[in-house]
Amino acid sequence: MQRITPATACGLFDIAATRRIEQAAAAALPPHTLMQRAGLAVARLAMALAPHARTIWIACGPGNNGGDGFEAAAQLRHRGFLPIVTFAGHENRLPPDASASLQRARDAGVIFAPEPPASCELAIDALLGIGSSRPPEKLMADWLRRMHAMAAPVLSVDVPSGLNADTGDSSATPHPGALSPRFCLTFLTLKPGLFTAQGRDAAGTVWFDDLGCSGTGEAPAARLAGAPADAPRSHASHKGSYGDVAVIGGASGMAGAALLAGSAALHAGAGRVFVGLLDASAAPVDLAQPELMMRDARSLDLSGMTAVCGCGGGADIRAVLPRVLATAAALVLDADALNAIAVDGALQTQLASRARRGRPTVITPHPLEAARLLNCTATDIQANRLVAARQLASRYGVVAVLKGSGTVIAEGDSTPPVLNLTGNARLATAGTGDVLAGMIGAALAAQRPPFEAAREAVWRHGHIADTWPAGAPPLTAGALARQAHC
Ligand SMILES: NC(=O)C1=CN([C@@H]2O[C@H](COP(=O)(O)OP(=O)(O)OC[C@H]3O[C@@H](n4cnc5c(N)ncnc54)[C@H](OP(=O)(O)O)[C@@H]3O)[C@@H](O)[C@H]2O)[C@@H](O)CC1
Ligand SMILES: Nc1ncnc2c1ncn2[C@@H]1O[C@H](COP(=O)(O)OP(=O)(O)O)[C@@H](O)[C@H]1O
Ligand SMILES: [K+]
Repeated sequence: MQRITPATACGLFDIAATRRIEQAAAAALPPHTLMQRAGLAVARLAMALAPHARTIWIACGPGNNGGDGFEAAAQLRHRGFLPIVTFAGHENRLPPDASASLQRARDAGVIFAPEPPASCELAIDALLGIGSSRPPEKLMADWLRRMHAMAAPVLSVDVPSGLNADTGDSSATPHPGALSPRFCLTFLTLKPGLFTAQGRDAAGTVWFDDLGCSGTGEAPAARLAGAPADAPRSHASHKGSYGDVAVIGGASGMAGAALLAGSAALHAGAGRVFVGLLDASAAPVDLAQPELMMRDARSLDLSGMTAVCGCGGGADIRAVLPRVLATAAALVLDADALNAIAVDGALQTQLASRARRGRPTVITPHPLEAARLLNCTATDIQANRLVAARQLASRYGVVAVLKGSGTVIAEGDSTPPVLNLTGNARLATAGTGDVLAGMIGAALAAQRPPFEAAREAVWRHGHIADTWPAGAPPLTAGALARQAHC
């Protein structure tokens, strides 16, 4: 059993692949082995989470996920615990493995109750796993509501009930804000839905058990990003070794966004950072950061530079985009640059042609910006973030960074997208996206390949928020930018 952390780098498999892996594993083992292993793993984690529990409530559903719950109940009872099982299903319609585990729970003397206990020290959600086919309703929905209203920790078996294991969408099954700690023990494969959209809130801390079935010929649907390696600087390097970043943005009243991106690029290690402001009346120097070289956006020669374009750009960014798209050696497109491209076919053609000319481009939309680029709604984007990121990447010939909880980084169709596990809601404050754009710009300027530049910067950006001291003042975008070297 392994706890998944932001440093974990491994493959994620969708439901279809998981089913194939399960079938192959089951065929190679004596009947019922996998469920016995799954139930034992749940019991072990339950005992570790609540070693002194007097009452453990196990809510079991109508399929094999419920079977895992029965099996866990039997194992807990054998170890002196008093699990109380509630069953939302029909005994005569249970699949064979689950039916066998129901019998084992009965034989072990497990208590079956018609109603959940009024309180417990641990609740185990074994209602629905990868076979969830529609939103839970009636009894199941009521039990889930009660479970999530309790102060006790919740341990989800395989997948939080009602969460789509492929996409992380659980819009029809609210998993209300984390009142109590959440855990999820998932089997055979790690599923992408546990780590993006509503998945991170619903699952909480994820544990993985391969049930002794390691190794698979299946192709992953995505991968966890894992921590980037340190990149020590050689003694013989100089500022030219780390490249030039030019931030283009900061229309009237929005210079701050461009300055934040510039500050982030600077602190992330760019050799030189220019800030080309669209607001011609802006101050000629940023006294708080005199390292930033202020220029007029229209005068910068971008042919040897990495441009970070769009931060605070407003409608004015449209006028400079044709030249930026045509000349920037490498490019990060954010915010208003993306909004301008979304409604302009000529700019879209220019963007797509950059890939043909071997000029790397990274785009960093949040879900609404992504929706504009794909001509759909933000709800559509959130319903399948992996697919959306892939579509953005292939349609525009770019590396796409789809921001939000469980940021997705995608490029083309040949590489599985990467899901990033650093970051938290401390980043939900204005300007943090500008900082990310600047950090990616610095990595591109240092000649990192674009997919790696994006993956590493996204990881570090989130890591700063994760390691922000609990008692410290709230994280601001300015403070985030100053930590961009971490
Ligand atoms: N077999 C093995 O060896 C192993 C299996 N393992 C475990 O099995 C799990 C997969 O089991 P599973 O395929 O039986 O699916 P599961 O998630 O239990 O749900 C299917 C049942 O729920 C029903 N149903 C669906 N939605 C519903 C709703 N909203 N409200 C009400 N009912 C709903 C659905 O009914 P139907 O849609 O057919 O009408 C069907 O009856 C997997 O996640 C893992 O925990 C592991 O132990 C590894 C070894
Ligand atoms: N709840 C959250 N969990 C993880 N990351 C978040 C969360 N909220 C925001 N972020 C991150 O913060 C950044 C916000 O970017 P963006 O929405 O463009 O903001 P802004 O335009 O204000 O700079 C993104 O990198 C996003 O992934
Ligand atoms: K479950």
